[in-house]
Amino acid sequence: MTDSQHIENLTINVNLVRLPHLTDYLPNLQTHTTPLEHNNFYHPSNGFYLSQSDVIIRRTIYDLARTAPSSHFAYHRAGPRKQIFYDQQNVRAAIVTCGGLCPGLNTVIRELVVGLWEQYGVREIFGIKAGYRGFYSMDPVRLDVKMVHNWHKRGGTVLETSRGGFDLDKIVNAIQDYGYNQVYIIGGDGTLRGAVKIFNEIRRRKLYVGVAAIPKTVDNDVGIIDRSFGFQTAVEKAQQAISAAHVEAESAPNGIGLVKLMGRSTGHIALYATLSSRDVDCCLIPENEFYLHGKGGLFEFLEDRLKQNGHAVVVVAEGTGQDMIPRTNAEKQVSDESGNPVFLDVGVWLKSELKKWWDVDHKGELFTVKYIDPTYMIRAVTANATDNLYCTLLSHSAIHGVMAGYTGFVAGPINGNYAYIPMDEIADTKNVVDTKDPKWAWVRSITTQPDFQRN
Ligand SMILES: Nc1ncnc2c1ncn2[C@@H]1O[C@H](COP(=O)(O)OP(=O)(O)OP(=O)(O)O)[C@@H](O)[C@H]1O
Ligand SMILES: O=P(O)(O)OC[C@H]1O[C@](O)(CO)[C@@H](O)[C@@H]1O
Ligand SMILES: [Mg+2]
Repeated sequence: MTDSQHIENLTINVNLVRLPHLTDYLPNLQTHTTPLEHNNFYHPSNGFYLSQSDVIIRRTIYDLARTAPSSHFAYHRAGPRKQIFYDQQNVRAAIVTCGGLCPGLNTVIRELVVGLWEQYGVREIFGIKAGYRGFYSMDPVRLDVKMVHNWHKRGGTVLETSRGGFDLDKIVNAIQDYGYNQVYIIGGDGTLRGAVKIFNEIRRRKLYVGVAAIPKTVDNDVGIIDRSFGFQTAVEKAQQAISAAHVEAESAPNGIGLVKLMGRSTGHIALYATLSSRDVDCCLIPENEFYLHGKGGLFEFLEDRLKQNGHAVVVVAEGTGQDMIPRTNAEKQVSDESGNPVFLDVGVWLKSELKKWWDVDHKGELFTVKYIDPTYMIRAVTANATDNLYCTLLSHSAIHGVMAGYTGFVAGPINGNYAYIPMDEIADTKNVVDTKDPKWAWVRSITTQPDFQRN
């Protein structure tokens, strides 16, 4: 068989990823026709409702000459189902936000409330205060459409958030005691790991409670989905810091503008901010180790750049170079309330190393480093239009899934279409910058920075 015949004759098996459903452990649950049938705003016509057979295929790009795609993974498509497993009169929904802030958090809350209220006629919606701990240690806040009306115009989370405080038994007991039968959890990787435990415990206790998560991470480090909400807004906001660093650097002899951007263990924000700015001379991310001195190092590169242009801009993701920064044993142990390691400030360290280097090699010549740390400014802002729209689609997708009886899932876009992904699968994946990917080569071709691979 020739290569082209081989390609023409290819057949691909689709393996549908199984999604947990309430009927897995409550087989006699009653179904109801969705209230969307009689909604003033929706006029369901052919194709409006989705069924079990509507799927999204995870991978869409293959080189057929190299890897024969013998099987694909497919996920259930997100969207309304005609038969649902809740009676609108009896829904009691809880919404919680956990972890750090991210642009769009309030939009997600607002759209959960508005979607439940307007589309499914739900009137019992509660906000859990201050993250997971709020389930068992604070009174819930009753939410309605009027109250959340303009929340999408506010940064942060009106419900408040926190780290730590995950007590599985207390949380699930509270879910039972307050009578919630739908729980919407908005948070990052840690939150998702907690959500998996909550879902497993709810399943173990055979509770009539649907659990959905909406991945939130300004770092964009959650796997499988295309990107996380708020990420684009953060990248956009980072442009202001980079522009300021550029102006400061340009306006001084041998000026260096240094910008530290968020990214605990991934450099997506730094990478995208660099690609979209074009003012950046060097982008440092945790996925690509770097070094300061010697051939191929940062200082040799900056020396050249200063000779050529008189100035340079360096962007560094906060999780970069942590092993290079001297720290005491006590500092090595420090973690936040969720157990995440607390980083030392790579920007402050780099600024001081730059000054030391210049003083040794160029004593007497003018030199300036302007360090800009917009850390919280890029995540404490209102979501931009694209992220706001994205948050709306995420929230509505989550509601439709829970109403349809699915549970233990995450709603998110895969190749531009919204899907339901089992929570445990997403909690186990991490989206890091692939430095073998053309995008990283693109960064390097724009900045012409070294690859920091010692020969
Ligand atoms: N492995 C885990 N099991 C149970 N709960 C967890 C786990 N990891 C973290 N959590 C809980 O999830 C919540 C949020 O975790 P964390 O502070 O790590 O933020 P995150 O969700 O990862 O968001 P961010 O993107 O801001 O880091 C906290 O209440 C924490 O206690
Ligand atoms: O809000 P905190 O606890 O200072 O956490 C900051 C961390 O949160 C994030 O914004 C999201 O994980 C990281 O980029 C950053 O390291
Ligand atoms: Mg996290």
